[in-house]
Amino acid sequence: MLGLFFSAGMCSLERFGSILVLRLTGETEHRFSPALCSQLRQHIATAAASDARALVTTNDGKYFSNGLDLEWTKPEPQTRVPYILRELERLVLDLLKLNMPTYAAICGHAAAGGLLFAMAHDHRIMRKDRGFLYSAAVDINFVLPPGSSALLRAKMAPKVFKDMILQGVKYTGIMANEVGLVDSLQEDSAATLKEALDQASKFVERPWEKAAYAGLRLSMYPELIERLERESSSGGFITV
Ligand SMILES: CCCCCCCCCCCCC/C=C/C(=O)SCCNC(=O)CCNC(=O)[C@H](O)C(C)(C)COP(=O)(O)OP(=O)(O)OC[C@H]1O[C@@H](n2cnc3c(N)ncnc32)[C@H](O)[C@@H]1OP(=O)(O)O
Repeated sequence: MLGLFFSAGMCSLERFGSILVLRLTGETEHRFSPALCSQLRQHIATAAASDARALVTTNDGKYFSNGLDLEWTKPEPQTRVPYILRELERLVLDLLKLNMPTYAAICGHAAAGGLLFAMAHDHRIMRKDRGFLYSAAVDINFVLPPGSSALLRAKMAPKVFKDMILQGVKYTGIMANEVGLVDSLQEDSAATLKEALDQASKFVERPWEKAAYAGLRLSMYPELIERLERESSSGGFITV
């Protein structure tokens, strides 16, 4: 069944059978602004309330997401940076709590907050020829919000985490696959999305229950969830 649930300008949610495709739309950097975070959270809430059984997140253009919309923070960085960080961590928490498997079909750069968003998915499929997984932290003199740091630490080997954050290594798809940051590589964007859909369509046929799947994921990262819950309900983490 093909059905376009929502298209709110910056992202869309479309259904293919039991699978929902959340798409970061347009040839932009898909920077996390309050509006984009809000739309993505609405789509994830729609997914959670639906009878769908998998979510695939992908992107148009050459950026999965290039991170926070720092332009938006410029007028009042002291208040806006913590605010948008908290919105991003709330979005990430929604993903971690979602009652279905999540697949990131990474068809471009996933930098800083975009890296966090990609790593918050259960599975990652990436193009081999375009796009970096890159934290940008050391290059933009930002410290890691504790919740974000905890998520990255939970999702990658210690040496990769160190190289990613302190060396600012830009992991191509091939490099990312070698160190386990992604689960598989594909030739181009179409093949990347197709592989994610193929993996999801196989898994949705198994008899797992949605609430149990969500509980299983939460049981994998109890400390992370607790920290993100605490941080995203606070006034936001001051980084500047
Ligand atoms: C509190 C903040 C913490 C910040 C640190 C975050 C750490 C992460 C976890 C925490 C997250 C929460 C907090 C989030 C904060 C933020 O998000 S703040 C915002 C930060 N964002 C950024 O600083 C943006 C970073 N992005 C970039 O520096 C660049 O966009 C890029 C990713 C390096 C891509 O470069 P760009 O010029 O934009 O794009 P391209 O032209 O496509 O690529 C450049 C060249 O690279 C070649 N290339 C592309 N892909 C590949 C590949 N796979 N293999 C080989 N080569 C590739 C491409 O062809 C280009 O080459 P040339 O044409 O020869 O230049």
